[in-house]
Amino acid sequence: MTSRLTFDAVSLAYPGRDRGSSSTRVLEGIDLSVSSGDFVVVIGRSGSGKTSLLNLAAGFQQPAAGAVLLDGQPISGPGAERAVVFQDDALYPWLNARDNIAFPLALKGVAKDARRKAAEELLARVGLAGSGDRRIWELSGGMRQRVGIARALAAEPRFLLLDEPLGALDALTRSKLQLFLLDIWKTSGAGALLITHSIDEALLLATRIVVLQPAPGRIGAILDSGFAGEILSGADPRKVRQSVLFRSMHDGLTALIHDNAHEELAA
Ligand SMILES: Nc1ncnc2c1ncn2[C@@H]1O[C@H](COP(=O)(O)OP(=O)(O)OP(=O)(O)O)[C@@H](O)[C@H]1O
Repeated sequence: MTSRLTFDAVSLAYPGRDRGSSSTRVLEGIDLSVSSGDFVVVIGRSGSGKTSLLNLAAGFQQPAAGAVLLDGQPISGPGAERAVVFQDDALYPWLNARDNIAFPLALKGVAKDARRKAAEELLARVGLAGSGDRRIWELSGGMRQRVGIARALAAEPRFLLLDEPLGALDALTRSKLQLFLLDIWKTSGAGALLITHSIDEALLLATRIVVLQPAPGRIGAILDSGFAGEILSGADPRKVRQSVLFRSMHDGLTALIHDNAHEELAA
């Protein structure tokens, strides 16, 4: 079933810190939709409201104006059909890898044997077959993120909400997990909404790139990107990065994100 996550004229404000102080408008006039099979990447400078946007989709926050909808219904809180993965893997240290993955199934009341079987399948799917008994502290950062993504997949979500999931990893692990994320997204059929600071990552993974401009966060540009499709069809990411189109889109995005920063500094 095709599903759609929609931001309809969404604004978000945080209350002022002191009593009586005015609120800070963080997002304004956001119109955006993410459907099953889309990989939407949101990029923008620090403080432009990327995490706030994802938090709205997750149902952690409510808009001050406009609506965030799932298949036409307002989102009133978190839900199993929208799985969230953070930069910090947020795994449960008292459980091993398998039980971390099975945790959402336990919440759903799935029986123990079925949970174990599903978790083993997910471990294999994320390249960690045989590692189910390992404790979280016995896993590398990249392995922990794989466990986090497997846990997110356990509830068969319709949307993957990914807040810089690869941000804390070394460059080589990050490149590997980018390909892994693409593969997971494609085979799951879910829609993905990913936040990143990396223009390179945005170009490699996205079907659509959304550039947020800050203060208040608003959409500065939306670009279609076809490199993820090329990579999924077997193209070598290193070659893709060297293509004229990739480089010119990289330059264009750099200018879009950073040029305004220079103007603000000069003002
Ligand atoms: N709970 C909060 N209360 C008040 N202000 C907040 C809160 N969370 C975020 N903000 C402010 O909202 C703005 C947007 O923050 P947000 O974290 O969404 O941006 P971001 O683009 O994800 O930033 P970064 O790239 O640094 O993670 C910032 O000015 C931030 O200080």
